[in-house]
Amino acid sequence: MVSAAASRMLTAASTTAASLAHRRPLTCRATASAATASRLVPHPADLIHWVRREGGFVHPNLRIADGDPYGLGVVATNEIPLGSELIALPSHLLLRFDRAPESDGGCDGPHSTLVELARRVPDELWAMRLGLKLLQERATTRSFWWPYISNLPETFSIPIFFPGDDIKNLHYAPLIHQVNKRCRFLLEFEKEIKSILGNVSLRNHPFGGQDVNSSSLGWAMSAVSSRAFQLYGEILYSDKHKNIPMLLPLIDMCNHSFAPNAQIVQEQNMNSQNMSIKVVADMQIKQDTHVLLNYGSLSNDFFLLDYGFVIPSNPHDHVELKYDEALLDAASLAAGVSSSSFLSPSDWQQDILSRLNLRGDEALLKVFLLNS
Ligand SMILES: C[S@@+](CC[C@H](N)C(=O)[O-])C[C@H]1O[C@@H](n2cnc3c(N)ncnc32)[C@H](O)[C@@H]1O
Repeated sequence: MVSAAASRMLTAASTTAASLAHRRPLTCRATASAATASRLVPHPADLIHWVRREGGFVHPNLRIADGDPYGLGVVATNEIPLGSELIALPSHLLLRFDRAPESDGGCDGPHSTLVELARRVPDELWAMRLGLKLLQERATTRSFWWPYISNLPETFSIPIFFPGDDIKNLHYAPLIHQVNKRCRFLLEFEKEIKSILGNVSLRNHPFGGQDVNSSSLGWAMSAVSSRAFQLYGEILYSDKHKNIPMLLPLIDMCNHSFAPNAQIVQEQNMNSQNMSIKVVADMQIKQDTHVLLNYGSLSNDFFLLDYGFVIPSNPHDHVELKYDEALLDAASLAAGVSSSSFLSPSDWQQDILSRLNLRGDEALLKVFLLNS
C-alpha cells in the first residue's frame, strides 16, 4: 500500500507540468534531503527584502544561509545583543487558514469550496487544512504570497515520500502505521477532491482549474507539518485561546535546537487580527551563528513524521510498555525459563512489585523507559 502510494506520488509529479505551462504547476518531486533540496523555483524572491517591504522587520545583521546539514537557516552576519528583536511579522504576513468568507464571491466563491474541502480533513491531519490554502496560493499566478512560497523547498524528505522498503525499515510499528495512514488518506483525498471539483465552475475552482493529486497534496501537507507553528488563534472565552497553525515567512527558515538562542513571542490585542509575531534573541548571538528555535518538546517519532529529522539522544523519547504478568510467564516459557512465575510471585517479589506500584488495587501497569 505504502510503496504504491509513494510511487504514485513520485510518478504523478512529472505528468501535470506540461499541460499547465501557463500556470504555476502543483507538482512535487520526492527526492533529495532537506539539506540539498532546491526551492520551488531556481531563483526565488529575496525573502528578507519582501518581509521588510510588506511591513515586517528583519534585524540588519541577519541573512539566509546554507545551514548544512539542515537545509537553509537564518544566520547572524555580526554579533547581536541579548534581547534584540530579530524578526517581526504583522498579522497580514501570517499565512493561516481562515474559515470566514473572503471577498471572492461570498458563499459560492473558491474560498467556500476550499472550506468545504477542508471540512473533510480529519482533525489529526490539521496540516492538510492549511496545506489546502497553501496549494491555492501556489496555484494563483499573482498571489500576494508567491515571494514566500517560491522560497519553499521543492521536495520534503519525510516518511510519506520514502520508498516502500525504507518505510518497512523504520522497524517501529506505530510509526509505520502513521505513515500508512497518511498515505492512504492522501490517495483517498485525491479522489474525493476530484469528485467534488468535477462539478465546480472555473470561477469557483480553488486551484484555478488545476488538478490536485496525492503528490501535490503530500507536498502541501509536508510543507505545513515541517514549517508551521501553533500559535494563539481565536479567543474562545475569558483568557482561553485556541491554538491555530500558521506559516510564518522567514521565521520558518530558523532551524530547531533543544538549546535555542531565540524564541517566538506573540503580541496580541484582544482582536486577534491585530496580532504580531516576533523572534527575540534569548542570548547574545555571535557572528556566523544560526538563529535556532525550539520547535517543541517532541519525541523523535513526531520529528521524523512531521519534519523528516531526528535528534540524537532526544530527551523526549520514551518507550511505553505494559507490565503484563501473563505475557511475562508466556515469554519465560518460550525462553525455556522453567522456574519463573510472574502470575504468582513469592512474598519478597510481591513486596518489591508493590513498592514499584506494579501490584495492588492502585497499580500503574504502564512502564515508561526514558532516554535521559
Ligand atoms: C522550519 S524548516 C527550517 C528551514 C529549513 N532548513 C529550510 O531549508 O527551509 C524545518 C526543516 O529544517 C530542517 N531542520 C531544522 N532543524 C533541524 C535539526 N535540528 N536537524 C535536522 N534538520 C533540521 C528539517 O528539514 C526540517 O523539516
